[in-house]
Parts: sequence; C-alpha cells; structure tokens
Amino acid sequence: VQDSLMNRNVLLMSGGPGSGKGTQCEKIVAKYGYTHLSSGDLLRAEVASGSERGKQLQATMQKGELVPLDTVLEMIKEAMIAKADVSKGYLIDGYPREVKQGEEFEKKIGAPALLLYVDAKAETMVKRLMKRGETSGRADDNEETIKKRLDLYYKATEPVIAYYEKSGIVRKINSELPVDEVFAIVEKAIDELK
Ligand SMILES: Nc1ncnc2c1ncn2[C@H]1C[C@H](O)[C@@H](COP(=O)(O)OP(=O)(O)O)O1
Ligand SMILES: [Mg+2]
Repeated sequence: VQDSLMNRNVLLMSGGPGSGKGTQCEKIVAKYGYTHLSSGDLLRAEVASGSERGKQLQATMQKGELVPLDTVLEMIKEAMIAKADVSKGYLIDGYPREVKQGEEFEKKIGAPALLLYVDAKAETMVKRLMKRGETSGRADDNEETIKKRLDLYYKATEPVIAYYEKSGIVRKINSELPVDEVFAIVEKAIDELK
C-alpha cells in the first residue's frame, strides 16, 4: 500500500451509468479541490491516443463489457501518483466495477474513506443516457449498449456496494433529485469526514 497516497482522503463514487457520478464529481472538485479520476475517462483517453492498448480497449468498451482488471487499476494508480504533490484528496469515479476490483484496490492502493452511492431508477438512467447520447459523442451512449451496461451494473457493480457496507463507509444518495439537491447531500457526507 502506498503511504504517500493514503494520507489523503480517497472517495469512491459509485452508481449506475447515467446516475450522475460525473456531474457530482465536477461539483466536488470545484468545492473541495479533490483530484477527479474517472476510470472511463482514463480509458477513453487511452483509446484517443491510438495506442495498441487503446485499440483493444475500444473494442471491449463498445461492446459494453468491462476491461481487464489490472489495466484499469494500473491507470488509476499512475494517475494518483502523478497528482500526489498537489492533490487534497482523490475522487475515484466508476471504480471498482466489480468486487474483485475492490479487493485489488485495497491491496494495491488502500482503503477508501467514503463511498458515495448515487442511486437512480433504471428508467431515469436510461432517459438521461439517451439524452446525453445526443451530444456526448460516446460510442456507448446508444440504446443497445445502454441496456447491456445497466444489466452489467446490476450484476457486477451492486455487489461492490454490499462489499463496502461491511466497513461502514457507504452513503446512499438519492440522485433522482435535481443536481443541486443531490450535491447538498454529497457535501454533508464529505464534511462529516473531517
Ligand atoms: N440529478 C440529476 N438530474 C437530472 N439530470 C442529471 C442529474 N445528474 C446528472 N444528470 C444528467 C447529466 C448527464 O447528461 C446525464 C448523465 O450524468 P453523468 O454525470 O454523466 O452520469 P454518470 O457519470 O454516472 O454516467 O444525466
Ligand atoms: Mg461518468
């Protein structure tokens, strides 16, 4: 475990696709100065670089499947270390996606201080993603892939939340509410940390 990384708060942002993770992360970064690490963004940046690894990742992501465990964790860890000097804390968005990833995270990086679980109904998430797809340019914001991502979320990612319940760090947040109301609940959870 990296001491240099874990003397700052590490927050996990969890929730289904389209639940509002990215939206809330942006607001947390603005208020608290945490470093936002979105596993999806890191992966999409790798794809955009055109590297061999990026090409393989693109094929996987387009199918709505999860990319290999070690690849994502390595990328997150590299990004954390790169920001270690300036970071007030880390906000990890969209990781871990499955219990095994959570276990690896604990082993290679450390124990998170808080898991924010932004929770919205499937119907709401689909609606938001279809809307986002009109402008996002994301290859996975289409009806067929959205359905697969939701299925995978319920199967693989919800157990992650149960896994962290045991350590008492989970805060469930109703993200059916308007963005600012969701953020008010998020703020409370973070302020309670200090
Ligand atoms: N509380 C909220 N109410 C209404 N729309 C929201 C919302 N939170 C996010 N959205 C919108 C913004 C995006 O277009 C879309 C998906 O949000 P996002 O932050 O990109 O989700 P995620 O990162 O969890 O996939 O929904
Ligand atoms: Mg996102």
